[in-house]
Amino acid sequence: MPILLGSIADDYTGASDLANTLTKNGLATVQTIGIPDPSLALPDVDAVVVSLKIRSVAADEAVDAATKAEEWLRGRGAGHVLYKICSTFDCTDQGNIGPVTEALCQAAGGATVLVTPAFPETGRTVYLGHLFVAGQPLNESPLKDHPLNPMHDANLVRVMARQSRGAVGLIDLATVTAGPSAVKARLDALRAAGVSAAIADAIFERDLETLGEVALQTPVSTGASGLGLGLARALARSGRASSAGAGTTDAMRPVGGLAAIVAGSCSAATLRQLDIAEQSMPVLRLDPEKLLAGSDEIAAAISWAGERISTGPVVVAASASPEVVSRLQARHGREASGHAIESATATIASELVARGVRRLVVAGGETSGAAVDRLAIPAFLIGPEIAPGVPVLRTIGNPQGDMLLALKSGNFGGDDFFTAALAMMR
Ligand SMILES: Nc1ncnc2c1ncn2[C@@H]1O[C@H](COP(=O)(O)OP(=O)(O)O)[C@@H](O)[C@H]1O
Ligand SMILES: O=C(O)[C@@H](O)C(=O)COP(=O)(O)O
Repeated sequence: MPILLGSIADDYTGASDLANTLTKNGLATVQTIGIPDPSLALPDVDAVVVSLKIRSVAADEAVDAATKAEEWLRGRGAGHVLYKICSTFDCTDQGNIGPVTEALCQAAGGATVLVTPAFPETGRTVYLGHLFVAGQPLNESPLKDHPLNPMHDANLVRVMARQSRGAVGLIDLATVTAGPSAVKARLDALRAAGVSAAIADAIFERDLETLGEVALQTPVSTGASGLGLGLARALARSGRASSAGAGTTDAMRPVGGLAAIVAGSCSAATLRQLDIAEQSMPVLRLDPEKLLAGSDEIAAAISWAGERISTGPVVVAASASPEVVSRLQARHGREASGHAIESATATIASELVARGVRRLVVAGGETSGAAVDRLAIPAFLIGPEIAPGVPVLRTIGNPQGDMLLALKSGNFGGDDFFTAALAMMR
């Protein structure tokens, strides 16, 4: 069956967030890790989300991987491809939102690309091109302290222009409120003026429904789960979607086995969730300096977890406050610290799976990418939602056998997320 909607996600937590939104809004969806091997049996679905780990790599590498994924999705019938970015517009002045958006647009024959990270359900809104995170301008939100891509400018037209070759325009709220024809007319006018991408305002889900309807008439769009909601609802309204939530029942079958949580996110929400988890389960706080010094800290963590895991879930966390992260980065460099810690948490996750863990929660986008790659999991069915943006995932074609995972975006989830997740993963 040809797919209706294709998506390329720039990280794995973002991919599961989008797959959750598409499923909830009427599209049977599967999440793949990279372009799947032809031998992998995937269910018949309306939408495929190809997860890539390209948010923090060099722009040319990101463009190359995204272009190949676009080709693969078009080959499976996708009429529209959504480039799934973070709802907090995580990027640097070098990219990768601008370069990838422009490359995908070119591959699809042009047209001005509609871009919006709005995701009202998690408090991300865009007004006059400025992104607000739970009511705070992006540059005043906790994203100003992100370990890999600190965000210092809430004006997305400016942010996107710094990393794009073409001009960047705005579709303001007045136009969005006027409905799909007004948005389409504005997009056409921007295209005639040679503008390659347009940041669209959106505050409420109804704005995203308008934007989704217009985006669907174009080959490519760029956005977060909010735009996914708009696209999915437009497809469902058109009567083309097969059925809501296919895969969810299968995804809920219990897997048993041991349970663990591995955290590498330093986001404010994850730091709070770790404090709360400490009240109900053993939590090991890794020493980042020791992690960078060699493998002893990893071995000690595996042995600590091994002694406790048969009696209940354990948490292993590299996560630290912005001050601790800054000190480490000042000594070892931003990228080197991030990558070394991702590699360490991935090793810990895979060693825990080797010791019988079949229910695994990973906190952090890059952290999840490194762990899922290390486990060589090829794809996921989408299960029930634990918190907005975070579903239970069930592995497809996993070399370790069936597992349930939750890949939690650093900033998502309530304070009791970890216990809530494990309660749903049986
Ligand atoms: N104590 C620490 N010091 C510095 N960097 C850290 C520390 N703990 C984790 N990191 C790194 O911070 C980054 C967090 O990014 P990510 O996993 O995407 O989380 P989020 O979802 O919150 O963005 C990763 O590269 C991770 O390895
Ligand atoms: O759109 C979002 O906010 C998330 O889906 C997302 O992309 C999360 O990225 P991380 O915070 O790096 O996990």
